[in-house]
Amino acid sequence: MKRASLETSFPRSLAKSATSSPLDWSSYRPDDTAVLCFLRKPGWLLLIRKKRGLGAGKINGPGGKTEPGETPRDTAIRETREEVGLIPSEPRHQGALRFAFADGYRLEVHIFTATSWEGSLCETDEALPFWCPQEEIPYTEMWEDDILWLPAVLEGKSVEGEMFLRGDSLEFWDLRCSDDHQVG
Ligand SMILES: Nc1nc2c([nH]c(=O)n2[C@H]2C[C@H](O)[C@@H](COP(=O)(O)OP(=O)(O)OP(=O)(O)O)O2)c(=O)[nH]1
Repeated sequence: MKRASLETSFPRSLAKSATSSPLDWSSYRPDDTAVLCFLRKPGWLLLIRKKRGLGAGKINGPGGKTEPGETPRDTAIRETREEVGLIPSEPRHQGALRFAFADGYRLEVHIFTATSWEGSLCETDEALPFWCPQEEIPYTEMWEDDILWLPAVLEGKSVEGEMFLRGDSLEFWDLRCSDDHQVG
């Protein structure tokens, strides 16, 4: 796969933190797998105010943890339906991010986007959805790392990376992106 640095989207300094990694990622094994699924229409992105679970109160894309027997793509479809009432058609895999939290929890998150769907948008117990202009994404109300990789995803790139968070603070990151899409 052809690799490019995030320099295509960002200054090089944002692709990798200046600090050294607090853990050896070669032995990384996630405790859980989760997904994010960003629905898109020209100039707009579907975001949610998340009501519960990890990241409650933040703005994010629909998503959640994978259940036994599901592929990440199955999870993207199920979680989007459960959280906002829309069923994405053919969600496109645009990479995976490996998170490690200071308390030891490790979560691998697969990123999907979709440009078509069925169903009716609705608020649920889990999420308050809203269409956001792509130029006005409220990064200050999102996970601290999102501003590093979401713009590349919205440019159509595939992202991969490792992130270490202490509470809500991003302490280490190493991100790569590619113009090619992996099928997940
Ligand atoms: N945008 C963004 N999303 C993140 C980050 N870290 C992180 O876990 N997430 C997402 C991935 C998942 O969609 C979600 C965590 O899963 P969840 O707690 O919603 O899982 P769930 O719906 O299955 O909830 P639960 O039943 O397990 O409580 O948060 C991050 O740094 N940025």
